[in-house]
Amino acid sequence: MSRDHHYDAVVLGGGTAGELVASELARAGRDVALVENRLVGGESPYFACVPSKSLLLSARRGETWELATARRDEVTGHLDDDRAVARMAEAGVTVLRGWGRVLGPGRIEVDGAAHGFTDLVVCTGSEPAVPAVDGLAAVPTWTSDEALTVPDLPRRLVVLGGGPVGCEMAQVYAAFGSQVAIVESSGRLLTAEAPFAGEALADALRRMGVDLRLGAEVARAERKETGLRLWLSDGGTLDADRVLVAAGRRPRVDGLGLETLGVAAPPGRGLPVDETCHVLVTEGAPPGRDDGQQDEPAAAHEPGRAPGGPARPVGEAQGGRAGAAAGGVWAAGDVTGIARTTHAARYQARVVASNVLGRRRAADYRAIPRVVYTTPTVYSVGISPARAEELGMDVLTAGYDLAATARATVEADERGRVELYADRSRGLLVGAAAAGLYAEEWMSEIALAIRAETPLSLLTDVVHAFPTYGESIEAPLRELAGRL
Ligand SMILES: Cc1cc2nc3c(=O)[nH]c(=O)nc-3n(C[C@H](O)[C@H](O)[C@H](O)COP(=O)(O)OP(=O)(O)OC[C@H]3O[C@@H](n4cnc5c(N)ncnc54)[C@H](O)[C@@H]3O)c2cc1C
Ligand SMILES: NC(=O)c1ccc[n+]([C@@H]2O[C@H](COP(=O)([O-])OP(=O)(O)OC[C@H]3O[C@@H](n4cnc5c(N)ncnc54)[C@H](O)[C@@H]3O)[C@@H](O)[C@H]2O)c1
Repeated sequence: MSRDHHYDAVVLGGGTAGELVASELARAGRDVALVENRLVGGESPYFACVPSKSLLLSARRGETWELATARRDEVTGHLDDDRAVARMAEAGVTVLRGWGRVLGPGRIEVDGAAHGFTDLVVCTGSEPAVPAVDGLAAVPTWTSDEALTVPDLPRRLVVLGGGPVGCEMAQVYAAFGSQVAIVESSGRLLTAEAPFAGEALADALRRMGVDLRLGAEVARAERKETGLRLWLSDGGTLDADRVLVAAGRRPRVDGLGLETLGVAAPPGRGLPVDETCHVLVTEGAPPGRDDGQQDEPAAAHEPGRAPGGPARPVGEAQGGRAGAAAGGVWAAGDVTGIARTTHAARYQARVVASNVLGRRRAADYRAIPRVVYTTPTVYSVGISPARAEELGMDVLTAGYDLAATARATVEADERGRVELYADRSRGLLVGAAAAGLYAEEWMSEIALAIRAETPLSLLTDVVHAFPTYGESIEAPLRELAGRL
């Protein structure tokens, strides 16, 4: 494509969100460029969801490491994005390879060439956050990128962080024979979720021989003749061959030139967006959480406001739009710091595409599932008990052990539990969590119930097939209905 071409829309970042926005806009007849610096497709198919789920499945099937990594490399297409690029071409999207940097309203530079745009969609994703630990830079470390692409199986692996990435990776490497330890600074695994879920997973990992150091941080790291040594804040030490840093991710906002559009996103904080995924300029916003997660999506509860201050969509100042003529600046995916999953990125991408095409659509984040694909699977949706407490919401909890289902007997696997949370004042389900086999499949109806605000009286009338784990939600639903 020639230099200085003017596009209807430039999509910055060709991952899950970018690919989808670009193809939806191009299919609607817009002249669209997708700017990608690495692989078209982004993290999910090559470095994140797909390889990690492939390795977890191989581990469950008892395959060898060699077979598991061969399968992993097959499903990630050996990190070749030809098929993704062909999909873009077929949709009519121009792919511009290189780092994109906004030069000012309506102007972007990619690999030394300038281009014009009417709408800009920022889909630059997130990157691993590496904690400042004395000596860490001098010892062999991986992030999930390496852990999911290299052929090595370390003899001793320390995983720094017990969130979704740390727990999935710890289970993979422990299953294939590495001696694994997790160091997690909070007192439990999966701190964002209901305590029983993290405890169920901790129990499963301990049974596999994983050494859990909860409530401890790594204070110092040092390279040794063979491997490395970590000193922990609780006085303990760990010897290992490799450290896998899984201590969170931060939205990728640096070096994008967004300040030229008046967008100030402090490092580590997601781009604030309204409910239409229009990027907001926030006047006097306070520093955000440094883990990149928005405390509360601006869009979910307070349309038109970014957390911490009055806000307006970029470009609405002085009667004009900074994106150029009649365009705007939008964002979708991890860069917003909201929900941070592939399915949420896809959802926001559709919301953006619809709004750019002039069909107003507002995002609703109340029922985006969060799944950790370990054994047991941990599924959460809506509000967690801790979040309810933060919001001052009076929630009723009802739970059920999966062991009481006939399916558990049939599967000879009695581990797991489900909990449902209802807002007492509104008499509605607002959240749920489950730890158990296939929970990612049989809990989907709860996401629908929360999103559709289905009355409990109707939910208690739904019949589940026998023998399924899905039957486990019937008793807690009846209990909640009886207590409300
Ligand atoms: C180990 C791991 C496992 C995960 N597993 C799951 C899972 O099972 N299910 C799930 O739903 N989610 C999972 N996630 C989260 C999921 O991967 C992300 O939420 C998703 O990839 C976000 O998509 P995105 O489009 O926002 O960003 P990305 O996919 O990261 O795409 C952003 C793209 O932008 C490009 N880019 C950035 N800046 C520029 C620039 N200036 N110029 C050009 N290109 C640029 C990058 O190269 C990248 O390709 C996992 C994450 C990790 C780390
Ligand atoms: N299956 C999925 O959907 C899936 C899987 C993996 C990741 N993801 C996405 O990727 C995002 C990132 O996941 P993550 O697990 O890297 O991040 P996270 O923020 O969810 O968890 C990081 C953990 O590391 C701990 N930690 C931070 N600094 C530490 C330190 N110095 N010492 C010890 N512990 C420390 C934190 O307390 C936290 O528990 C998630 O929010 C999720 O959205 C999704």
